[in-house]
Amino acid sequence: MSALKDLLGELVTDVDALVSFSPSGSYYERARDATDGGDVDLIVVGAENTVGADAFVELPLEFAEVTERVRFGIEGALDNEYLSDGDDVACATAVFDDDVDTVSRVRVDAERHSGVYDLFVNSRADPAVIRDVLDVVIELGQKGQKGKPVGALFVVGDAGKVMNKSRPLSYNPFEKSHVHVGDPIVNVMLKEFSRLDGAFVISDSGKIVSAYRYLEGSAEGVDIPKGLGTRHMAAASITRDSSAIAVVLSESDGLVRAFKGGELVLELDPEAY
Ligand SMILES: Nc1ncnc2c1ncn2[C@@H]1O[C@H](COP(=O)(O)OP(=O)(O)OP(=O)(O)O)[C@@H](O)[C@H]1O
Ligand SMILES: [Mn+2]
Repeated sequence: MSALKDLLGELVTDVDALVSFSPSGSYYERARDATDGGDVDLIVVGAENTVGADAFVELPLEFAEVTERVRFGIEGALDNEYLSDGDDVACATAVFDDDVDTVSRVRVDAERHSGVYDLFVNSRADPAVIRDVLDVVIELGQKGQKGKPVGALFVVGDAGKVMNKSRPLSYNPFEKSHVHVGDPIVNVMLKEFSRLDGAFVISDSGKIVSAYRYLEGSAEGVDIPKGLGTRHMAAASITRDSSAIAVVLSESDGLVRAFKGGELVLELDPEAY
């Protein structure tokens, strides 16, 4: 038994921090006792700081994939200066159930920064709006339009500039309406209109500004993974030409992708949610 403890214990030897994901109250207390007075920092990542941790990173969405969840937590901890480049951290997560069952050892590398934390926290749009858009898009990816796969493109934030760099493909059904993403009725409308060509434009505060927009951002120098088509290129381009972010559901591979500053920063499989 002690040989096994040694073997697996190597995972947490000499770490600089323990990053605890959505801990229960009792787990947090044990983690605090275990790190108290030592040189291991304790950082909590979760939807809410229910345990009252000093070092806390808010998780805007329960990333189904542990790698994404861990990446978000680490990039958030870096941004808040709870961690620094080169730190070794142990991340304790619950993957199969509600209790911690998985520990990953990760070296913090500030260079290999995916931008997923920035996407939510350092965008013009409200993080809650970005989360609401991702929720609608994930749901659309799971169910499709009347069972058929559908593609969609949402541009979020900096709407004035986005409107200037795009043009209408048809009459805007949201003209003069004051509706917001996140409202269940509006989400039904968005899913209904996703059959239409072009992009949705959403303001910083979540107001639906327009559907049916043809984006005209410049693709020059925009580098996105090979195989992605014009919808993804248009999404990436507009985020380089403005402070908006873009969320795309691909009709062909069913994945949800987010772009910021002309780059792909997040890729999710809706079926995992
Ligand atoms: N500049 C643009 N602005 C807004 N929408 C666009 C633009 N270019 C293409 N689209 C939309 O993307 C749709 C799909 O185009 P295309 O197949 O080339 O993209 P894609 O990136 O391969 O997306 P998918 O993975 O969904 O097939 C078009 O029917 C159109 O509605
Ligand atoms: Mn395509």
